[in-house]
Amino acid sequence: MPNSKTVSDYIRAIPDFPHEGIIFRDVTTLFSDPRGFRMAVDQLVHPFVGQRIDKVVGLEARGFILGGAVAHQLSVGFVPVRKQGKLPGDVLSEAYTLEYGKAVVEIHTDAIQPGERVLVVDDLLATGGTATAGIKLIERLGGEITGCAFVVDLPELGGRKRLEELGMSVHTLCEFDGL
Ligand SMILES: O=P(O)(O)OC[C@H]1O[C@H](OP(=O)(O)OP(=O)(O)O)[C@H](O)[C@@H]1O
Ligand SMILES: Nc1ncnc2[nH]cnc12
Repeated sequence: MPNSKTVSDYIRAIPDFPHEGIIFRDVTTLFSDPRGFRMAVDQLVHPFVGQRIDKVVGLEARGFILGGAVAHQLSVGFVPVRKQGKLPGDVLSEAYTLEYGKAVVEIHTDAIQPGERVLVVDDLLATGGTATAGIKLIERLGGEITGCAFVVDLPELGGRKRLEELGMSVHTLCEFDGL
């Protein structure tokens, strides 16, 4: 039977998580559906096929699930950007704020070589704080960012504009209005 559903149809909204007033866009329902998950990964990869990409960087934690699948599809390596204290080797760190909190992310210093072309992948773009921190880490290692790919954009929070002002090419699959 043909599948008329789009990626956004697989994503559920959970009000007041993790704080009152936040509508949490839950992608676990997308990941758990074989057609939904394949559709999302195929659409994330599509604009980058034929471009030079040496590494995919996934942002913890949901970016690991998508980024791993995207890296596999592009036949390139995967690099995690992790929350502070999780990576065992030498790291660079960046502090940032996101829609509902503050955190520090890290990358292994030997994960990306100068001049390597990198695709950044995460599930969702809200304020762009997390992605900006990841981009800074990659650029501090001398990586060059080919693009940033997300399943969900929350345009009212301004993340796309923020990344585009940094010169990034931003690819998203669906948008939700309302914070
Ligand atoms: O654009 P921003 O305002 O930075 O928000 C987006 C980030 O927030 C979520 O991650 P979260 O920090 O909740 O981490 P998790 O994936 O480990 O749950 C989401 O997966 C993005 O990484
Ligand atoms: N509204 C939201 N839903 C899911 N993840 C998020 N990360 C930041 N804002 C979010």
